[in-house]
Order: sequence, then C-alpha cells, then structure tokens
Amino acid sequence: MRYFITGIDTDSGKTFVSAIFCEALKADYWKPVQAGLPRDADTVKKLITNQQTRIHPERFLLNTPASPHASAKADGVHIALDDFKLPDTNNTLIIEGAGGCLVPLNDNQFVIDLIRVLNTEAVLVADLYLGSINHTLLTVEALRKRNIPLKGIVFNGDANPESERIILKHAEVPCLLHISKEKVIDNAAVIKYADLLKRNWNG
Ligand SMILES: Nc1ncnc2c1ncn2[C@@H]1O[C@H](COP(=O)(O)OP(=O)(O)OP(=O)(O)O)[C@@H](O)[C@H]1O
Ligand SMILES: C[C@H](N)[C@H](N)CCCCCC(=O)O
Ligand SMILES: [Mg+2]
Repeated sequence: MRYFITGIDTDSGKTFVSAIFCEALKADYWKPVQAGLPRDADTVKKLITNQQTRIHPERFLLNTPASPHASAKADGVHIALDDFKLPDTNNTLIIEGAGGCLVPLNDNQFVIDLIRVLNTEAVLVADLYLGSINHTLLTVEALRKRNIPLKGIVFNGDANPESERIILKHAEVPCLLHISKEKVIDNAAVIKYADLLKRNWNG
C-alpha cells in the first residue's frame, strides 16, 4: 500500500504526520519534490525510531523554498509527471507532497496530478485555523473530482469540535488522528501519536 500525505496548505504539518505514519506502519518515506532546505526527508529520519523505515531519495531537490514550478525554474530544471517513478520497495510507502494539492509542478500540472499518476490513496492533513473549513472542503472536492480515494483526515491543532464535525460530515471520510499543538516535536511526540494512529487504523 502507499499513501500520499497532502495538506490543505504548506506548513499544515505533513512532515510531522508523515513521520507518525512511518513510525506507526513501519513504512518507507519518499518526498518526490523538495523545494528548499531543510530536507523533509532528514526531518523524518530524525523523528522516527523504528529500524524498518527506509528513506528514499527525492526525485527533485530544488534550491529555492518556493512553489516547485518557480523553484524548478530558478534552478533551470523542468518537472514533468513522466519524471516520477515509484521507489523500488515492497514496504508500505508514505509519500509527502509539497504544499497543498493545487501547488504547481510546472505551468500546467499540479501536485494533485502527481497523486493521480502515482495511483495512491490520499491522506489529508488539515490544521484548524479560522478559514480551514473552506480550505479543507475545497481540497476534498478537488480530490473527488479526480477520483482520488481519500483515506481520511488528520486534524492538526487545538481541538475545534464544530469545525471537525462539519468537515467530516461533508468530506464523508473518517478522522484518522487528532494532533494537538505540541511544545516539542521529537521522537517521543511521534511515538505517542503513532500509538494513537495504530488504534484507529484499519489497514
Ligand atoms: N501539532 C504541532 N505542534 C507543534 N508544532 C507543529 C505541529 N504540527 C506541525 N508543527 C510545526 O510546524 C511547522 C510546519 O510543519 P511541517 O513541516 O510538518 O509542515 P508541512 O506541511 O510538511 O510543510 P511543507 O509544505 O513545507 O512540506 C514545523 O516546524 C513543525 O514542526
Ligand atoms: C517551500 C515550502 N516549504 C513548500 N515546500 C512549498 C510550498 C508551495 C506553496 C505554493 C502556494 O500554494 O502558493
Ligand atoms: Mg513537509
């Protein structure tokens, strides 16, 4: 199985959630497009403690922390969907996107097109700021429109029961995990949430 961790925006918590999924499922990790440093792959490597997870190299490692289409242009590189080949592994694979679903890879193609061609289920990370209901439901609608299966939503941030209720009602998918604001993001935080995820996980 493979899961594409997407978010409702950049900085929604995809890397933290990817580390939690890798830890819970002892899964491999792949960030196909990294724009700027630090490498999310390095962050995940530091955050996990299981010995089974393998970190696969990025297909595009770009210099500028910007939208991949712009970051690629600055490096004189062109990203095309044909450039991506799934890493060679039999293990469960966690794939992390860049920013949200409609972040451009080039002038015509988006992260959401990469999710589709990689033929993966998506997991949506939704942080809970004011405005996130709209961003979350728009993302769900974009995934639906392209027939991309959505495994569920991970809510990230201080609990907001009314936001979560209305999102889940319309998204018609389960909440896989709820992450609170943590003082420190470290191995212990990842293990704590990996244990919670395993309780909710139905494979
Ligand atoms: N629940 C949380 N509590 C405290 N800090 C958090 C939490 N979730 C995420 N963060 C912090 O917020 C920042 C952004 O999170 P993260 O890097 O996971 O976002 P991202 O969605 O992966 O962004 P990108 O689009 O750049 O890949 C990081 O510094 C991360 O440690
Ligand atoms: C550099 C950053 N941390 C992400 N990797 C890329 C975010 C692209 C966001 C583009 C946008 O939606 O405006
Ligand atoms: Mg990230």
